[in-house]
Amino acid sequence: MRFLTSPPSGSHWCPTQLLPVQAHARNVLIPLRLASPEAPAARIGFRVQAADPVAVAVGADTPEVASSSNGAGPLSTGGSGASVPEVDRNAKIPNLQAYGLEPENWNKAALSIVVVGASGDLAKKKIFPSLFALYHDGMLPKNFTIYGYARSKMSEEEFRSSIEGSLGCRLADGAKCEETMGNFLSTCRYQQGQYKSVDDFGKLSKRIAEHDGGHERANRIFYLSIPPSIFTDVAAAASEGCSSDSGFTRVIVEKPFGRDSESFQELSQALSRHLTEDQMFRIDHYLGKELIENLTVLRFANLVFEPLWSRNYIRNVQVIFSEDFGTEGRGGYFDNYGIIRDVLQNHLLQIVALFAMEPPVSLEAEDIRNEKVKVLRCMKTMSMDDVVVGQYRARSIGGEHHPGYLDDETVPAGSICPTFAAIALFINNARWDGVPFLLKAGKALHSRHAEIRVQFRHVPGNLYRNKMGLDLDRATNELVIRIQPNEAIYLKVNNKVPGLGLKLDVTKLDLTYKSRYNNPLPDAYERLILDVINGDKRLFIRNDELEAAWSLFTPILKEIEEKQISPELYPYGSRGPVGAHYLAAKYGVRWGDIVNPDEHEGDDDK
Ligand SMILES: NC(=O)C1=CN([C@@H]2O[C@H](COP(=O)(O)OP(=O)(O)OC[C@H]3O[C@@H](n4cnc5c(N)ncnc54)[C@H](OP(=O)(O)O)[C@@H]3O)[C@@H](O)[C@H]2O)C=CC1
Ligand SMILES: O=C1O[C@H](COP(=O)(O)O)[C@@H](O)[C@H](O)[C@H]1O
Repeated sequence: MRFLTSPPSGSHWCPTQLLPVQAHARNVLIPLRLASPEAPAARIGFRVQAADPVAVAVGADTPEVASSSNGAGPLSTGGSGASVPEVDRNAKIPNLQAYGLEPENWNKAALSIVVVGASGDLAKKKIFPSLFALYHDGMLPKNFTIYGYARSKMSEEEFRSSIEGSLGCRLADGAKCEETMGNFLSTCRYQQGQYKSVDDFGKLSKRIAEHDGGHERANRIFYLSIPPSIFTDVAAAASEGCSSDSGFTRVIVEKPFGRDSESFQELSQALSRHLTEDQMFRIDHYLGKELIENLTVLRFANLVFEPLWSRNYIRNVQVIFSEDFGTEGRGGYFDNYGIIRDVLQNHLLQIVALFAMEPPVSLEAEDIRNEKVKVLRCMKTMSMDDVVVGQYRARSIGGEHHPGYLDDETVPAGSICPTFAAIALFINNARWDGVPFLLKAGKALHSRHAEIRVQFRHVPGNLYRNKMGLDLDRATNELVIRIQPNEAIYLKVNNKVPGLGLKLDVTKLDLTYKSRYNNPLPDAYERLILDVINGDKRLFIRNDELEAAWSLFTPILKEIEEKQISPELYPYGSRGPVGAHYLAAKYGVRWGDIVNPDEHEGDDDK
C-alpha cells in the first residue's frame, strides 16, 4: 500500500547492426502475443530471442562467451569489469549494502530532515507527503525526525495540522492509516527562524543535538524548498549554524538554478563558498519519475533497442509536456521565468540527455553524468528560427470560464512571458547528426500528459508498400514512452489483420504499467529523497550539466527578452499555437500527440 503524493495520476553506429539476424538469435520457440484487440493470442508461433547483449556488444557471439557473461549485470560490460551493485528498490531497507552500510548501522545513526520553507507550496504538496509515504513503507531510518523551518509563526500543533491535510492514503486502510499518520506527525517539529540568521539556525542545531544526543552519528539533510533568491543566504546560515559534527550534512537544492548562464555562475559560485559539491543534491524531479529512470534500462538492457538508437533508424524524437491547467496561484513566480526556464531547460533537456547519451562506463553516478554532459555539449546552438513561443488566453468551455494568463492578478499587465514553447534541437555528433529532437511544453492545453515519441524511418524497399495507404508516415514504427499519466511503453508495429485476405493495420506492442504491475508507482520525490539519504547522485544534476544547459538556452532567452518577441496567443484548453505545427513541418515531422489524440486518456478532443 502506498500514499497519494501526486495527482492520480552506444556505441556509435554499432558494427553488430550489420550482422545477419541469425547471428543475434539464440533460440527459437514459444508463442508470442500481440496486444491488439483484433489479434488474439496465437496458439503456435515462434519467438526469436536475442543473444545476450553483453556478448553482442563485445562482438563475440559464440555460445561460450555468451554463457560466460550470463551472471553479470547487463551493463557490466563497458568499463573495468567491476560489478555494479544491484539496487533493490523494493527492499524494505534501501540499498544499504550497495553503499557498504549494514542495516544495523543504518538504524544506529540519527537522521534529521529539515525542510526549509516548510510553510510553502512544494513542501505541503510534495515533500511532506513523500516523507510520509517513505515512513509508511519503512524506508526511513528508525531514528529520524523532521523539522519544518520557516519565518511564519506557527505552534508545533499548527504546523502538524498544516501538513496533515496534505497526507493521504492511496488505498484506505482505516485505523491503521490513521495510526501511522499519527506516529509520523509526532516526529514532525517546527522551528521558526529567519533565513539569513546563523543564530536561528544555531537554535535549531541545539534542538537537533539534544534530540539526537544518544547517537554515535547524527546525519542532517536540508531541503531548500524556498525561492532561489534566498538559496545562498540559507546555505550560508545553515552550514555555519547547523551542520552536523558527527555525520553527513547534505543539502537538496530545488530549481531554478539561475535565469541564464551569468546568474547560474553567480549562484553556483556563491553556493560553493558554503557547500562542497559532495554535499549538494540539485534536484530535477523528472529524473525521479519511474519511466525516466527506466529509460537507460530500456536502452542498455535490451538488445532490440540500442542498435536502432541512432540517425540510421530514427527519423525524429519528440519530448512533449502538456498541462491542462494554467499558472493559477504561481503566476508571480512563473512570470519571472516562463515555460522555457520552468520546463524545457531542465526537465525536457534532462530527458533528451539521458535518451541521447552514449553508453556510460558503468551505472555509477559520475559515469552517467559524464555522458550526459558530453551529449549536452554536442548540442547545436539554437536559433530563433527553431523556436515558437505562445501564451494562453481566456476561453469559455461549456459555460465554464477559464481565465487567460494575463487575467492572473499576480502577473504584470501586458506580460509577454511564454506559457508555451516548442523548440527544434540538433545534436552534432556521429550518432544523431541531422535528427530533429522536437521539444514542446505548454500550460493550459487540452490534456495533461508527458511523453517521449521516437519515430523510426520508413522500411527501405517495403514489400507491403501498396498495402499501407497513402500516408506512409503513419505506417512507420513509433516507440512511445508515456511518462504520465497512465505510464506505459508501447511500440507501434504493422501487423496483418487476421483472416484470409492480406490487410495490414497499425497495432501496438503494449506495456501499460497498470495492467502489468500491481504496485502503485512511487512519486518522484519519494525516490529522490531516498537517494539523498543513501548518498546516490545518479538522478541529481551536476554543476557542469547545468552550465552546458544554460549555454544552450541563454542566447534564445536573451533574444526573446531583448527583442520583446510577442508570444502567439492560444485559447485555454486548445492544442497550442499553430506555429508549433509549422516548426515540426519544417523538419517533415508531425507531433505524435496531435496526430494520435486517442492515445491520451481524458482527451476530449477540443
Ligand atoms: N511549487 C511547485 O510546484 C514547485 C516548486 N519548485 C521550486 O521549489 C521551491 C519552493 O517552491 P514553493 O514552495 O512553490 O515556494 P513558495 O513561494 O511557496 O515559498 C516557500 C516559502 O518560502 C518563504 N518565502 C516565499 N517568498 C519569500 C521571499 N521573497 N523571501 C523570503 N522567504 C520567502 C515562505 O515562507 P515563510 O514566509 O513562512 O518564511 C514560503 O512559504 C522554489 O525554488 C520553486 O521554484 C520546483 C518545482 C515545483
Ligand atoms: O517543475 C515543475 O513541474 C511541474 C510539473 O510537474 P509534474 O510532476 O506534475 O508533471 C510544473 O507544473 C511546474 O510549472 C514546474 O515548475
